[in-house]
Amino acid sequence: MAETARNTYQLQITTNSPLAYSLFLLCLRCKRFDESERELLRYRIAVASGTVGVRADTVIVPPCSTTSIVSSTSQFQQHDFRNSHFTRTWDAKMSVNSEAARQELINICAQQLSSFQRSGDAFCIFSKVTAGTGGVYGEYISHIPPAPSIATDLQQQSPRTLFVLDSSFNPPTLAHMRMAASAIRSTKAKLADDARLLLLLAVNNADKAPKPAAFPLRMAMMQLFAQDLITTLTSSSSTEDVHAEGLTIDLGLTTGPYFHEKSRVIAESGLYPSQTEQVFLAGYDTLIRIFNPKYYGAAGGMREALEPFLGRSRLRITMRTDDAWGGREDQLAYVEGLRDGGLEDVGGLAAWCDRVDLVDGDEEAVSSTKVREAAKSGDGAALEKLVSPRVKVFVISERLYAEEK
Ligand SMILES: Nc1ncnc2c1ncn2[C@@H]1O[C@H](COP(=O)(O)OP(=O)(O)OP(=O)(O)O)[C@@H](O)[C@H]1O
Ligand SMILES: NC(=O)c1ccc[n+]([C@@H]2O[C@H](COP(=O)(O)O)[C@@H](O)[C@H]2O)c1
Repeated sequence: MAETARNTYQLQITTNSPLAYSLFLLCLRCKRFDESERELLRYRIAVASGTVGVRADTVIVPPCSTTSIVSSTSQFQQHDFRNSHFTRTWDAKMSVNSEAARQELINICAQQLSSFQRSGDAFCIFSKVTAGTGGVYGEYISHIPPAPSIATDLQQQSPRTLFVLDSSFNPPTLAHMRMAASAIRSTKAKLADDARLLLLLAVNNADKAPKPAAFPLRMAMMQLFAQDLITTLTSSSSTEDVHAEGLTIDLGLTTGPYFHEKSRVIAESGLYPSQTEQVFLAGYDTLIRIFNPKYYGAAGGMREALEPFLGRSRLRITMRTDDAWGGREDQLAYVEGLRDGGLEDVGGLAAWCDRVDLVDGDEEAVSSTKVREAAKSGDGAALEKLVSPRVKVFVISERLYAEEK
């Protein structure tokens, strides 16, 4: 092991991953850490090719917490990530068609979820997917403690605009994809530097009890959805897509069911620059709920919650013009009504409407509910029109929603 900087250690091993993990953790165990060290200790392990999707692993160990990290086992599966930042790089060769690769993805997501839930934190990023010249590549990340040095690591491509697609991802649909793609295409920014997409899964929902699929399966589908989205954005020869190269998609978890909470914990995480403008991508049905005082407790609660939220965030609202929410004109009229006193009537400010951009959606109704119904009845042709290719393979292969009541 060679010390390459005061607090950075590089351990290079050329072997397949199980042995590499063991040796790596053994080295961590043997090392005594100086509790006065202010900086994080960074270990990097490189493993030889031959294991699906694995190229390199990095563990960043905060001082004073290493005993719990290396306490019990050298097995990757039982490793306690609570105080560590773990990234695992994968590449597009990881095929959703391989049962072993899917299982590995689900296992990693389950570990990441349990690490997040034990942490008591309100927000984390568990994975990053990037559009590169050679295709899609990305990293799995364990729960990330809110340490400044790590925040700096993740800020290398500081976004001016952070699009946030908050969803139950149960499962992610083509409607979600079109909302995200349309938002990304709407920016003329050089995306690698100026814009970022965050796919955010709330482990608590304002209205719904947790239902199938389990959260690790949804996290796995977020990963596949992100790859499909990048494929969509980069495969077209249209000039509007040229900036997608370099786009990073962060995958996150949050405990907060409400948008004002999600926005605050993202801002307070330190993972994005303070001047980053958040743009939440949501549907018309969700806009109605954001401006419903029933979610905000006592009188004045809505204003207290939404004023700081809409101060830092915009809402890009996609109209949902299938039968449940009325037609396009009705939806435009609802927003006009909010501006003309409707919001003040419920304790809000008419000016909040300036933070809302209403955009057209698809005429055809696409929803996660429809996907679950199609999956349950084994209707592959319907699935094709509702979800992206990798998500479709995952839903069918893992028999998701097949038993749903
Ligand atoms: N077809 C659509 N058009 C416009 N917005 C949509 C559409 N589908 C989903 N959304 C929006 O995307 C966000 C996340 O959606 P969500 O995960 O609740 O999907 P859903 O299809 O509405 O789910 P479910 O069918 O399980 O209720 C919400 O703000 C929702 O309004
Ligand atoms: N007032 C609010 O902030 C508010 C109200 C209803 C739902 N939500 C959230 O909107 C997101 C989408 O909700 P559904 O999955 O129920 O469509 C969820 O994260 C949910 O918790 C927020």
